Amino acid sequence: MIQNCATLLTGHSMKPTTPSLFDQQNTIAEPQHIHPKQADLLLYPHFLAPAQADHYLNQLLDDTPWQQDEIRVFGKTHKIPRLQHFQGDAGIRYQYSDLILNSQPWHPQVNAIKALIYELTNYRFNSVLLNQYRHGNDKMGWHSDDEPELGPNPVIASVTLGTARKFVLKHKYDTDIAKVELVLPHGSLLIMQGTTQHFWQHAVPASRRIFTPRINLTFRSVIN
Ligand SMILES: O=C(O)CCC(=O)C(=O)O
Ligand SMILES: [Fe+2]
Repeated sequence: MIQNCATLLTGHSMKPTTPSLFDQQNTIAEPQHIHPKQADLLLYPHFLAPAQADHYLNQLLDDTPWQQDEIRVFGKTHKIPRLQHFQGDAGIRYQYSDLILNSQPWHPQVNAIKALIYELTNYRFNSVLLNQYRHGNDKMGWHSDDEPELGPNPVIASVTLGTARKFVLKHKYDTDIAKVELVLPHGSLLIMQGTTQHFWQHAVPASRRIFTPRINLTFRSVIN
């Protein structure tokens, strides 16, 4: 059974010119709370107004030194099925699978998005993993963001720019609990918090008939 919390992009006409949420307050509704057993998710479908989200998308597609890193699985080297780039405060190191990522300087627009998240949630982050899914064949497999350097109950703030993709969650241990399937729209913010990473995995599955990119920024606090 799939619990469908799909959120579709709806247009609205506000045109913010400065990066403050106060300029677009009426676009940020209360978040949707999604809290199946042992997970705690908050979804703001309209975190960024469309014009602002378009601006960030275009800038980050162009300016980010995207890399297609390689990981080893069962002794064989594979290119990851997406592009990525890790930014953060100086000297932050983040390791997942067998990849070690050293923080590169914050891009000004990424910093601006970080400030907007702080303005809305009061959460601070010291790094961000940017992922680019170039088309529907790019994807991310099942995982939890539960590396020890993220601390015991990590808060992860995930901003989507560009093509909406499915984001699916499943409980790690209890197969009777329904999967949660979200569609994360352009300009949305999803907060994963509490015990979510202990008990749940998430994934961005491949998707047919998608030929345009999505960027996802997952802000984290890495404790080195
Ligand atoms: O692209 C997404 O929405 C998820 C990215 C993610 O799970 C991660 O970077 O750990
Ligand atoms: Fe993740």
